[in-house]
Amino acid sequence: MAPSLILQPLLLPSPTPRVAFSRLAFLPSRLPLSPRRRSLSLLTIAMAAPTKLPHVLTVAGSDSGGGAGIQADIKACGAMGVYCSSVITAVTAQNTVGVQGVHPVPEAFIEEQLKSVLSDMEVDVVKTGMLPSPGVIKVLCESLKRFPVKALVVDPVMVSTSGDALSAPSTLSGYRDELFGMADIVTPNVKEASALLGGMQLQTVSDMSLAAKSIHKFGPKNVLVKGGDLSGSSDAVDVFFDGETCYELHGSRVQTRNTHGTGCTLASCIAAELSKGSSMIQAVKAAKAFVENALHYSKSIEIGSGPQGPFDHLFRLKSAPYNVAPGLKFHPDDLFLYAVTDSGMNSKWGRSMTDAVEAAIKGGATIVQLREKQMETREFIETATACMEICRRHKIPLLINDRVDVALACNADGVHVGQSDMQARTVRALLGPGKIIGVSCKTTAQGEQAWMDGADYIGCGGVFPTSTKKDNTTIGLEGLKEICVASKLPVVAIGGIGIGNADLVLGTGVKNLKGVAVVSALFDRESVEGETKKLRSVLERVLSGVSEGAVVL
Ligand SMILES: Cc1ncc(COP(=O)(O)OP(=O)(O)O)c(N)n1
Ligand SMILES: Cc1ncsc1CCOP(=O)(O)O
Ligand SMILES: [Mg+2]
Repeated sequence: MAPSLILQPLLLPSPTPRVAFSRLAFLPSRLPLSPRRRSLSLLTIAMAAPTKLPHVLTVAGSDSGGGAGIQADIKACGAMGVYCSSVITAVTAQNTVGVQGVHPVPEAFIEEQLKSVLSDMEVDVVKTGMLPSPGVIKVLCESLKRFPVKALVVDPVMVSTSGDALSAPSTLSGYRDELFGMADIVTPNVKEASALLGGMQLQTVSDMSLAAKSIHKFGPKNVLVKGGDLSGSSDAVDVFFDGETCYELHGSRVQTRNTHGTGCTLASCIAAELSKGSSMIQAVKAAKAFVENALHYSKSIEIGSGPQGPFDHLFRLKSAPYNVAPGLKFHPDDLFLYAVTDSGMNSKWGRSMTDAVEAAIKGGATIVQLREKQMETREFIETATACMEICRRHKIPLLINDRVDVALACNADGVHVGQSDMQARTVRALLGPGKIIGVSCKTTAQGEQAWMDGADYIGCGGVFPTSTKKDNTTIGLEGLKEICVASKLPVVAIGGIGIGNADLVLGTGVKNLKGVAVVSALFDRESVEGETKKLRSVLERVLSGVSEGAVVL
């Protein structure tokens, strides 16, 4: 009792944001404001206007393995863009092998959790999973009568995918006699449907239709019998009955061991779609499509050693941000000879982008950037994917100019952005910690900001006049040196650099200057490989101190 007493004041109504904002809204009419301040105040109000988020409450058990139960429900709702609160009915110890233990939460405390959430948080839809005892079903029904919601989705979880019991057999009558009558949809799989119907055999899709109609008689508005476990069927057929019509919903059966939590996820997605205002059939179709996509995406994921693995609800675990190819972590020396492509120049000389990239690498380029201002998105992704294959083979990093979407799509090693492109800190948030980010800087302040934003290097220029980038101001060798001296990041010089002046650039000898980035001197030439070789030998001579132009500061 003691903890309840201490927590009780939290349940008292506190001033809601709505009240606070309406006070703000009152201000402009009472105080004389300048037009600018008035529009700012109105802007503040518009920005701060409270938004009612679609909200699903899941009442289910915790899965320590994270693949099913509460954990699956929260991830599924998050993936569908819906807020999800949770009332935990039991704590299970489970993994990909099976369920090792179940620890039910006391009914009185389930009731307390329900009251906390339902009394305060504007829940739209309640979704149920593991309800371990008839008492829990009773408590839930009472709570829903006291705090009604827009829809109730009941997933009658009885046995885990590994075959372990998750609710007492005595819950069957609780479902049939109490909860189903309040439900907008119930979603049994074939085993659960069979148990609910006293052991009826379900072997065909027409058996499933009969079962859906029989379960409908217990009172739910809609029934979805899931055929994922139906033996001998090549596709995944579910049967949906809305009280009038039986629909067969066909989907492809994904060959994977990672199916743990599909039932919980499907029901949560239905709840999430309903909370956004979808009709029931729309919600069911969207949920089925989501699960199929997630299973496809997660086919090859390996978590745990048991027969049933979890899948990735958020489509992130395999994606670019954390999937850094070994050996391609950024090193400042990678900037030594930086080849920046231009497909206009390449087509002028009759070669493909892939040929140009391969030739630059063979000539000695240490990093490649695809800088394509005109290319259509799909072609850009296809070209970048082909160039990635070449760069990976040679263990050379490949960056994409400006286009974070293209970099993500082809799992490039990084992105280069300028002062009017996406901010480096946003790029970092999108690409994750393992990718390379370069930022163009013409001032020391921009260099400092690039460092703050999490960039790996800065590109500095145009050092000399160039016709490759129109209207680009030239900073000269002095501007370059000033930025290099102040920069905490390694620097690559760019703009008008070629075999005739690269020694002057690298010969400044400033510590942070690690190399030169070059477009036309490599690609607006007949032989990319030959020009790259010549430039490389100029740079190497400077490094070894042989160049006449070298002035070491
Ligand atoms: C290595 C390197 N440095 C600078 C730039 C220029 O980037 P930005 O200023 O964004 O101009 P665009 O290349 O996008 O025209 C670069 N691309 N690479
Ligand atoms: C992209 C860019 N950014 C500053 S100058 C420049 C163009 C460099 O091209 P080139 O090497 O042909 O002078
Ligand atoms: Mg740019």
